[in-house]
Amino acid sequence: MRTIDDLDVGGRRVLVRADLNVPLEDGAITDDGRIRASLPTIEALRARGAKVIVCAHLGRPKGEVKPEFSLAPVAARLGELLGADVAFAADVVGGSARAAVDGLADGGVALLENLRFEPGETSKDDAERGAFADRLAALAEIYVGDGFGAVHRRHASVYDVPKRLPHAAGGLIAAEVEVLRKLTEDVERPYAVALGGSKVSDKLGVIDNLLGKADRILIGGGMVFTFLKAQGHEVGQSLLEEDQLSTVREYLRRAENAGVEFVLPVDIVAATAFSAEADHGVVAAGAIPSDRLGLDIGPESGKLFAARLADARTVFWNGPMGVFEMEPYANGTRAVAQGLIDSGAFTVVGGGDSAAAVRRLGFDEAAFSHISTGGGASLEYLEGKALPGLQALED
Ligand SMILES: Nc1ncnc2c1ncn2[C@@H]1O[C@H](COP(=O)(O)OP(=O)(O)O)[C@@H](O)[C@H]1O
Ligand SMILES: O=C(OP(=O)(O)O)[C@H](O)COP(=O)(O)O
Repeated sequence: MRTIDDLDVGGRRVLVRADLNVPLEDGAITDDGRIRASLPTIEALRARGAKVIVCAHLGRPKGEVKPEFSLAPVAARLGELLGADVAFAADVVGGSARAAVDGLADGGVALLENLRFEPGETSKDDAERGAFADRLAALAEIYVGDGFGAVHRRHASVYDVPKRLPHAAGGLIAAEVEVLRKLTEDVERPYAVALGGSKVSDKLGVIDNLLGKADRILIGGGMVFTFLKAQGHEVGQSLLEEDQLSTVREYLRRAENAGVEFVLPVDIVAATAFSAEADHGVVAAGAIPSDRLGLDIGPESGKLFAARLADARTVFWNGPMGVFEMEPYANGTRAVAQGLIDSGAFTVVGGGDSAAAVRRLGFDEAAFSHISTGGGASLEYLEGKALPGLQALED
């Protein structure tokens, strides 16, 4: 992959695809890790006199303009961190974007509105995606891919635009790939993978491939309930992927045959509503009341997970063990984060929310071997899959 050092960017319009998908609460950014991780590439381009046009997504607005998914707060924070004005375009490829780009001086920075406000960005139809990619590419002369967290998406800004412009990988993508490559080569064993979070259907698929690579797979977060249900337990109102039950049963069977250990929670913190104030308590994993939903793994599970991490030599963790944003449901995530640290293994934490959880819960980032900005992206990388956003940069 070419890097930005291979490009002549002075005075040129450079489109940087970043991952600025940060957590927000009531319109305020609660963790700016992904913005900070994007700074070195933007700063390097500015220092070389490029006109920097940053584009990114926020959440999943599904091709519609939804004000709660505006990147405006991100533009403000990016400006603060850069110590420079960031021109914020109120659209992605319309008049506002064009005006913001035309107004850029050498070394200036503009941020376009949320890419996913445009249906073409995420379209599965090549022609629709391509038409949007044409418009986005027309804003710039050079493309820099630096949104590691989105490289597994075959989206216009990730996959199609680099086919239309001279391109290179930014520093973040280069750094992420360098660390994650180690986990696809000779890993020190036992190799444990801990999975949680809420993007259950996205991430259940990666287990297929992990069964041939990991020695232990620990399941927490919103993933748990599809497993518990597959084992015949009731899960009440918890997050559930009904159509994945047979797949999960198959995983459990294959794991047994392959000698891979699945570690499932033995207890669950179940609440009457998705709220910090809701009535909640610890129940056995097999006895979630029908009117409750599981929002964290329980204390015995936290101990069990830490014990199954203790002798691991390599650990990859993606996805919080519970709804850590609410204190009553943060202990499972705490226990697993501490378990990684205490193991002394080579530890990689991946994912926007997982990385945010580590920081929010007060852990020292330096206590982990690597904190990746991508969850789904790093999991798919570890599967050995060709990722559209990396493929496009290699071509
Ligand atoms: N039991 C659960 N029910 C619902 N949501 C959960 C549960 N456990 C964790 N979550 C949520 O999962 C979200 C993070 O999931 P995900 O995006 O998959 O992780 P990452 O960004 O680290 O890849 C968090 O916002 C957290 O509140
Ligand atoms: O947050 C992200 O991924 P992650 O939760 O797997 O770390 C990326 O910004 C990709 O977002 P998407 O999963 O909505 O495509």
